Amino acid sequence: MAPVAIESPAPAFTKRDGQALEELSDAIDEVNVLKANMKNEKGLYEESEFDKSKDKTQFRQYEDACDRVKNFYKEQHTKQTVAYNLKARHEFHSKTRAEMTVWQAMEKLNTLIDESDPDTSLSQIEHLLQSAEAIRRDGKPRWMQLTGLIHDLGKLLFFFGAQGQWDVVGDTFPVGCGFDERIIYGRESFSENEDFCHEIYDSKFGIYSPGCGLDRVMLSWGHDEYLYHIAKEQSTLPDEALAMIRYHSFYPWHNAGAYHELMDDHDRDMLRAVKAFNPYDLYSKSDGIPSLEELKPYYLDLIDEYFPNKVVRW
Ligand SMILES: O[C@H]1[C@H](O)[C@@H](O)[C@H](O)[C@@H](O)[C@H]1O
Ligand SMILES: [Fe+2]
Ligand SMILES: [Fe+2]
Repeated sequence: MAPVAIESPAPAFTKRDGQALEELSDAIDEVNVLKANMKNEKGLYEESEFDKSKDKTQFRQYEDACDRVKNFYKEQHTKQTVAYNLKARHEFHSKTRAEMTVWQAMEKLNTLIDESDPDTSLSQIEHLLQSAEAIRRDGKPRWMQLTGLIHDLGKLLFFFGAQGQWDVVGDTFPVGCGFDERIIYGRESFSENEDFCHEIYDSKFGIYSPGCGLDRVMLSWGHDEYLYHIAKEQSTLPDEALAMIRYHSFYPWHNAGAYHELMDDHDRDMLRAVKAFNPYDLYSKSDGIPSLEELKPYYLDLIDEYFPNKVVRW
């Protein structure tokens, strides 16, 4: 008998195949998201122009700083207590201090000369433009350029009933847990703070717990924390930008490695962003002075992009 060719039937498409296909398409989606993120990250985390061009030993030389800076830190380290910080936050949330556009805020800030800063005697508007322009020159994302432009606008607090500059400018540090040696001028500088050697407030974790996340930690009150709340509520800036604003003065953490045991996973991501931002804040201080009138149209557009309500409640 001639053999009969048996045609094998087309394999049936089983439920398991369907699942596998779905998994594959999810995996492709994930790869695409990762690819897109990598594109952004490259912009954000790529080294800055200053990595090659600046002599970094010229900046933040606090031991050689003038008395103005030394006196500033003695006062700040004496007066930033847990009690003061609770009061400052309460006051902040209790009212709106002014209503104006971001550009008007920059102009208002212009008369302030920062007593804590050993590296610049320029006005704040010049410092803001220098930072933003350096970020722009390096081809970083537009939201980061805007972050450079506004990051110190919280210094407006000075005009809204601040007690001096000690509760507005300068590096920040946590209150409610031990003062770390890596804060400028070390622990000794806090000897007259009422929380110094306090049984709880000056112990390793104080009122916090390991890994609790920086969002739960009270950083000394000043321009970072103030602007963070305003930008969070009134702008569409991404988390990385908000972290750059909130932690840019927290040098003991982003620069010296202190307080890392308080971080959670989100903070670890944000630390990268804050570190990427820092060179533009610090090393642009010795750049040339940008022309306000020339740059104004570019930055007005940028502000509109991320602050949908032109008038900001300060
Ligand atoms: O003196 C400066 C200045 O007040 C900055 O605005 C602040 O971000 C720095 O941390 C500080 O060192
Ligand atoms: Fe600042
Ligand atoms: Fe700054």
